Amino acid sequence: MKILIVSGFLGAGKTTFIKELAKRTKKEIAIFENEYGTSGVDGDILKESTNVNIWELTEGCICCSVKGDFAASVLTIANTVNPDYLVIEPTGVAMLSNLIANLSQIEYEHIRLMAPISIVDALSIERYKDEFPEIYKNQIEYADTVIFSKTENLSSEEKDKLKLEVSEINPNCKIITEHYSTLPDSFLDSLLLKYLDGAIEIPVKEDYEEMPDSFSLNDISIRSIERFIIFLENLIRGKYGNVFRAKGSFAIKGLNLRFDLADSRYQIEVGTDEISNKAVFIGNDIKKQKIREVFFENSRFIKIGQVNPFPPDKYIVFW
Ligand SMILES: Nc1nc2c(ncn2[C@@H]2O[C@H](COP(=O)(O)OP(=O)(O)OP(=O)(O)O)[C@@H](O)[C@H]2O)c(=O)[nH]1
Repeated sequence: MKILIVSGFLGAGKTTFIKELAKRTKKEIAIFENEYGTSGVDGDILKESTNVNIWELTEGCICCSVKGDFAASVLTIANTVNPDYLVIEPTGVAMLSNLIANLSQIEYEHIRLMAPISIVDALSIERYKDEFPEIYKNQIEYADTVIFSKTENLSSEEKDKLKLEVSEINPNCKIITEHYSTLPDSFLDSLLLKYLDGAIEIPVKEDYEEMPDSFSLNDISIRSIERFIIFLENLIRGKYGNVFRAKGSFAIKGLNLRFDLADSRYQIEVGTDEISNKAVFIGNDIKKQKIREVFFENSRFIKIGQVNPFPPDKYIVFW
């Protein structure tokens, strides 16, 4: 079994890239997904859009606290399902060097590490470089290929600037600024062919910069889409703390919605796929109670039907 790590900061586009890889490569792959926060939103998305086996680990980060469990899980996958490739998506705050060092311990002739990839968000590079400099640097320093996401509308000057930023940290890595969706399948296949250079010494880092907080909610509901959009706009503006990553899904008025916010951009998708009502928020100083109030306000109200002294669309507080 060959292992390909696809690292990258929170919301950089790892899942989106892996989806594309799974769709376009002819190789047999399986996916190991480690989510920051306990919601498992990405696993649901991958399960719907790919046909591959997916394992999820939502407790802790595979590069630090759950190291032993993680290596054991990978060994179990190798000894049971044994796909040709296991693509590992670590959390966005994982130290790539630690993960490589961890996996190197279980490498033997049947388990081989491929040269790791890092996805870097071209539109949020300045913010993350500023707020999480160590993680940002580590994910570039130990990558063999750095693929910039969200470059669709960038000029060639902007792309050259991105290349320069990365090559200053890692002069030896391959840097891709053309959007991968425009590159041929042979490019994606080439990522599955290169082995990690075993001669490189990978130091293990024991102390980390402060990790962001994560906050998950289940069984959420919201009154209207308009209200939800206002919530997302306020989230970006900092009304609920410094939340730079949020994602989730919920049903409203017969529609199944999925939302995804990274830095100051968000998207809402309406679909027919079955979804679970859950959300995760990642950031610092998250105003959890205020967010809870947005998603659970309906549970504080009951519709009182025929004896309602209010107009039919009004609700009354239950307690
Ligand atoms: N325009 C554009 N949007 C992208 C691209 N890649 C990802 N996105 C969007 O960015 C958001 C985050 O993408 P994900 O693939 O979930 O990012 P991730 O790195 O897996 O996120 P975490 O696992 O939460 O750290 C989603 O709204 C994606 O649709 C890209 O290349 N271009």
